[in-house]
Amino acid sequence: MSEFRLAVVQLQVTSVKADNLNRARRLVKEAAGQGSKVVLLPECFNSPYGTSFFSAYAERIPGESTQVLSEAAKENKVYLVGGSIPEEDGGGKLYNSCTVFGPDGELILKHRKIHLFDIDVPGKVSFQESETLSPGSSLSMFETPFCKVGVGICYDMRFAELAQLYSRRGCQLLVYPGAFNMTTGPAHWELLQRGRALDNQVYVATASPARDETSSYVAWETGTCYLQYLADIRQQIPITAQRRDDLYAVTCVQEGSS
Ligand SMILES: O=C(O)CCC(=O)C(=O)O
Repeated sequence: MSEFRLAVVQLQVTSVKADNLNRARRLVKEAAGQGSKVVLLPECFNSPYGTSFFSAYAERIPGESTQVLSEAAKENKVYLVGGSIPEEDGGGKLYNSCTVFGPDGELILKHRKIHLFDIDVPGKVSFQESETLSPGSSLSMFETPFCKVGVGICYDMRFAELAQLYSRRGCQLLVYPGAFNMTTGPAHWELLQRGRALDNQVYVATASPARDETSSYVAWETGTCYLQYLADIRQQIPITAQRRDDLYAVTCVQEGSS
């Protein structure tokens, strides 16, 4: 199939988990009703984003939230990239984890955020995910009838090497559930996506929670991935074939598992 519709669901996230889950379920249905075959939810779609919330909202996988995702994928026959949730691994560790479900409702993969969001921009934004979360240690890719897809979460997008590895392993779409802030968002949100896409000649899709939590309006978007367009660009500007593998390489030193 040379093209398919992708929905980016920019849903409102509140402190009421049940509402977040119901909203996600409703919007996945709406997106599928409009022809989307792949649906992407934002980072921390079931919980407010913040280190003080993670342990209270954390769940085992499978658990309540991933059950809803599985059902939503199956009911609507879509590939559902379920944003992320705080995951509790049963041994006391917490992760920021994205689960992906197939149209049959089966869990395809779980991606634990590899790069934790620890930054300090004085007077603007300071965040230390590593205060409460542990990092994942796996690359995460899945096949669809349309193309192969690489998965990262938010800060993972800043690491060009990860996107390069995904691209070199055949991914034509990279998805990053995210939740940038009002400092780095305006500066880098779009730029990073375009950078990853341009360097690797792939599509890049991101989903963020809606900004205005009091608004009843929930913004979401769909777009079409034209795979022939990628093939054309790769033929016209053949950087893949021109790469000097004799001089440099991006390699994965540890596959890990998470
Ligand atoms: O990279 C950034 O500026 C934001 C990252 C972020 O918000 C996250 O990883 O959750």
